This record gives sequence, C-alpha cells and structure tokens, in this order.
Amino acid sequence: MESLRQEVAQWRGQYDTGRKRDIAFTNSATEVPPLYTALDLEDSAGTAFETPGAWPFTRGIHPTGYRGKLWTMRQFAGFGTARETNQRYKFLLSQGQTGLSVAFDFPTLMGYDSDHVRSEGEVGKCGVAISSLADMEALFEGIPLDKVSTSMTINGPAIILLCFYIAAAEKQGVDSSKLQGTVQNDILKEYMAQHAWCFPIEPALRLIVDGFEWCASNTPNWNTISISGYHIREAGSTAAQELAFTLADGFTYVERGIARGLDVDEFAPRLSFFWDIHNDFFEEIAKLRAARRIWARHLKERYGAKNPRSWMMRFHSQTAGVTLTAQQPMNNVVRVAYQGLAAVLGGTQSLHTNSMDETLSLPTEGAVQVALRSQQILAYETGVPNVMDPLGGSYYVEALTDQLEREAEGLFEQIEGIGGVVKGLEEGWFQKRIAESAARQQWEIEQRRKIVVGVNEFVTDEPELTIPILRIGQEAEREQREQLAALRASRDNEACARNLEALRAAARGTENVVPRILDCARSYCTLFEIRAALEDVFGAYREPVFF
Ligand SMILES: CC(C)(COP(=O)(O)OP(=O)(O)OC[C@H]1O[C@@H](n2cnc3c(N)ncnc32)[C@H](O)[C@@H]1OP(=O)(O)O)[C@@H](O)C(=O)NCCC(=O)NCCSC(=O)CCC(=O)O
Repeated sequence: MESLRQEVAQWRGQYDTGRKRDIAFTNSATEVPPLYTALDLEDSAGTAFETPGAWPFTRGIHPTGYRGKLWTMRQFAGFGTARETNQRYKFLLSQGQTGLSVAFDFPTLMGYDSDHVRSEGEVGKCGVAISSLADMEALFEGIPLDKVSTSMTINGPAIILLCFYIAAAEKQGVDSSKLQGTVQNDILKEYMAQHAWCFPIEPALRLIVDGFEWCASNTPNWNTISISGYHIREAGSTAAQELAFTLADGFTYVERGIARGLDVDEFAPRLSFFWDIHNDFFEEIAKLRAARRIWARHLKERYGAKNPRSWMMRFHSQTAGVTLTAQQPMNNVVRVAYQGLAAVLGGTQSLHTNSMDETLSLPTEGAVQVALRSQQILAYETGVPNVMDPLGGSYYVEALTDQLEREAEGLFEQIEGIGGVVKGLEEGWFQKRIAESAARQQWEIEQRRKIVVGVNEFVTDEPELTIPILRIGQEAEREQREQLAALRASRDNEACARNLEALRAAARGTENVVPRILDCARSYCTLFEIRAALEDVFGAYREPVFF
C-alpha cells in the first residue's frame, strides 16, 4: 500500500494539476477525483467478500442474476380509452414485451371520472381513462390476468384501482391469489414531489396499511407498493437525496405496518422500489448497489425482519424523462441506451426505457418499438447480462457505492432530527431541499457549467419537431361520457348506494376498508363515487404553502 500511495502522489503531482478543465463533478455536484485505486477502499472491503444473492445484497438479490431470469421489459403505456390502450398492450406483448405497465390519464390519477367537470379536456391525454370496473374489464379484454404481470402507476386513489383490477380478474374467472403485479401506491412521494394526492396524509397512510394487511392474505404475489425515487429525482433532487428520501419513505411504511400490529415479515417481502436512472452512469449504478445494501441492513437490524425476502430490495427502473430533449430528439435514443445499460449493470428487476418522443408527447408505436428494442439489444447482443454485478470490485464503483451510502445515512439523521418523514412533509423540509437542488441544476445548465448536447452546445438550426408525434383528440372524452351515462343507467343504483354507505361507515371506524371498496367496485360504483365517499370521512388534502 505504501508504494501505491507514493505512486499515486507522484501521479497526482504530474497529471492532476487542478486546472479548471481537470475538475469534474458527478451529476449530484460531488467532486470526482480523476483516479481511483485500492487506496480509496482502504477503510472498506468494498464487496470483495460478497457474492450476489447473499447478505447484504450489494451485488444483487439473486444468486444467478440475469442468467436465472432476465429483467422484465415493462414499457409504461396508456392513452385514450381502455379499448385503444388494450390494442397497444397486445402490440407490445406481440413485440416481446414481458410485463404490462398502465399509465392512467390525469383525471384517473386524481380520482375523477371522465365525465366530471374537472376532467374536461384531460380525458385520455396523458394515459388511459379508467372510471369504473367496466373500463378495467375493457383494458384487459383478451389478456389473461393469471398469466401477465401488470404494474399500475396510481397513488392517491390506488386502492380503488387495485380493487377494479381484482374485480376485473374475478370476471375472467381468476382468483385474487393468482394475480401478479404492482400498484405504485406511494403517497409520501406525492406530497414530496409529484402532487397527485386525494386525502390528507394520515388517512392516506391508513389506506396503504389496509392494503398491506388485506393483500398479505388475499394477493400473496402482488407487490403492494412501489416506493418511488423516480418522481423525487425528476423534480430535481440529487442522486443521494433520491436514495435517502425514498428509503426514508420506505422505512415510514414499514413503521406504519408494524404499528398496525402486522409482522414485518408478513408484508415487507412485497414492498418494491422504483428508481430514476439519470445521466451520470457510474453514480446511478452505485446508487442502486447502495440502495440494496442499506435496505437489507435496516430491515434486518432496525426492524427485526427475519425472512431474507424482507431484506431484499426488488426494484423497477425507468430512464430519466427529465434528461430527454425536445431539440434533436433522435439523440434521446442514445441517452436512453446508456441509462438502460446503467440500470442493468445496477441489477434492476424491471425496466422502462423511454421513447425518444416522450418529452414531446405520449410515444408513437414506432418510437416505443425502438425503446423496447434498446432493451432487447442490451439483453441479447451485448453480453452484459452474462456476468453478475460485473462492476463489483471496480475501485470507483465500490468507493461511490460507499459514499452514497454514507450520504444517505447522513440524510436519515437529518430526517430523524426534524421529526421524521411526515413532519418533514408538513413543514416543507423535503420540498425545499428538492427545490434547491433543482434550482442549482437549472443554473448549471444556464451557465453552461453542465453541457446538454443539442441544447446549450452542439446546437443546430434544424426545426425542433423532426419525428412523428402521437396526438390524442377529444373522441376519448366523448366515448367515455357516453359509456358512463349508459353505466349509470343500467347498473343497480341501490346496491351502489348501499355499498358506498358501508364504505363510509368502515372508513369512520378502524375496520379494514379494502373489502368495502371491493364491493363498491364489483357493483360498478365509479372511481369518483368511491373517492367522494372516502373524502366525506377523511376530508381533502390542502398543500401547505411555503416560501
Ligand atoms: C418487483 C418488481 C420491481 C419487478 O417484478 P417482476 O415480476 O417484473 O420481476 P421479478 O420479481 O424480478 O421476477 C418475477 C419472478 O421471477 C423470480 N426471479 C427473478 N429473477 C430470478 C433469478 N435470477 N433466479 C430465480 N428467480 C428469479 C422472482 O423471484 C419473481 O418470483 P417471486 O415473485 O415468486 O419471487 C415489480 O414491483 C414491478 O414490476 N414493478 C414495476 C413498476 C412499474 O412499472 N412502474 C411504472 C412507473 S411509471 C411512472 O411512475 C411514471 C413515470 C413518468 O412520469 O414517466
């Protein structure tokens, strides 16, 4: 080591001159020295004594990695009506996609029916419109729900959409115990970053724990939550903040489950995660490795989980939408390919690669095909999946993994210091930290301290729109309105009223509300009717204002 120390010192004197061009930073503004050696791992063994599939899982959760099973290729998709999106799903499955991922339109994300006055102009625009069980049935028509695994990105009204899904499966003759998939259901990051909430924080957390409890005995293969860093990062956080805030959300859910009296090993194996894969290649890989190690340690040592499945962080990744540019949109194909590679080198279980046009509109069929092909090229042509955690042992990646872990632990201490996640949200602590980081990054781009190819460097005067764009018209809204009117006229309205009243009563007490919501779903109560019944009891969330 002494001779290495001398050699590195000599090298630094000669080449690391500290001139402006020689100073580099990670995407999160941490300075990166130009050379890493064994000296950087002097205080840590890195992962020299670790194998994949073994505690603390830095190198992956499965002993066989992608040789055992490739990651799930899961493109997030939805637009217009359920009927139209059903066609897109069939197309994606026919092209070799291995899982489904539902994007809902904005009214659905907020718990409004397509014919609600607040939905006007938004129906089917940024995702598919789902207002009742009837729409969910149409969405999966001809797609056997016992065979496919489905992710649903929905948070405020998540439990209602999950009940529509379970009821749609029942209509196909599939029992809830056979369902495989994930509901995002991560309300804490909504208050933190994404803003699609329905109810105040405490009742929203109660609904999530009701879900943990009910799903543990009724949908054993269903992931009850996808604890998401994605939206925190897209809102402008650094990698370390994404890591720490998301894990802190995860710990909060675990604590709430335990506080309900649930055994941690009853629900923790079905908690899953979702990370954003940004541009800084090695920082992103290190983030994923650190995330697994931190989760494992806290679950075992802090929360007393005994089942190894509770220790294993399983996650989905999506390439960072915020890095896509409207200028020279074909460049996005290249950005996405590098980010997808980072996700796979970091050991993701499931991946969405963005389409080149996603900064302009929902993807066209052609653009999503290229995005999916980029995953297939990675899986079948590059040789990358052949070796588990191939960057394990890299001085840089190991040191960066340790560093991100330390930064996250520092942030956990700060979060504890302010009274925990819920208190921090109420006081705007997280929101302010994210806004500060976002402002710094924007400033760096405007000052050209950070180069964005085609935006502040290598600019051309070609017209911006050089690729086809998917445009969603007003037909979806018209069709939805007609179908909802027909539904309200043909269903058993008395049964609906009875079920909604029973739901209100359950919400007022401490009974688990999931069976009540399921009854409402089965009798074709609409999304907004169920949301409104809960709001009668819980009230609505009003965001605190901060300056
Ligand atoms: C756990 C994950 C992450 C992945 O689940 P998957 O079913 O796809 O994969 P999986 O769990 O790895 O694999 C399925 C089964 O295979 C097993 N398996 C996997 N690899 C194995 C191996 N090497 N050896 C042996 N078995 C293996 C697993 O244990 C599991 O079985 P067992 O279950 O029996 O163990 C889930 O939560 C998920 O699919 N999430 C997707 C979330 C998503 O798409 N979100 C979209 C957000 S989009 C959004 O928010 C908007 C963003 C925007 O604004 O654009």
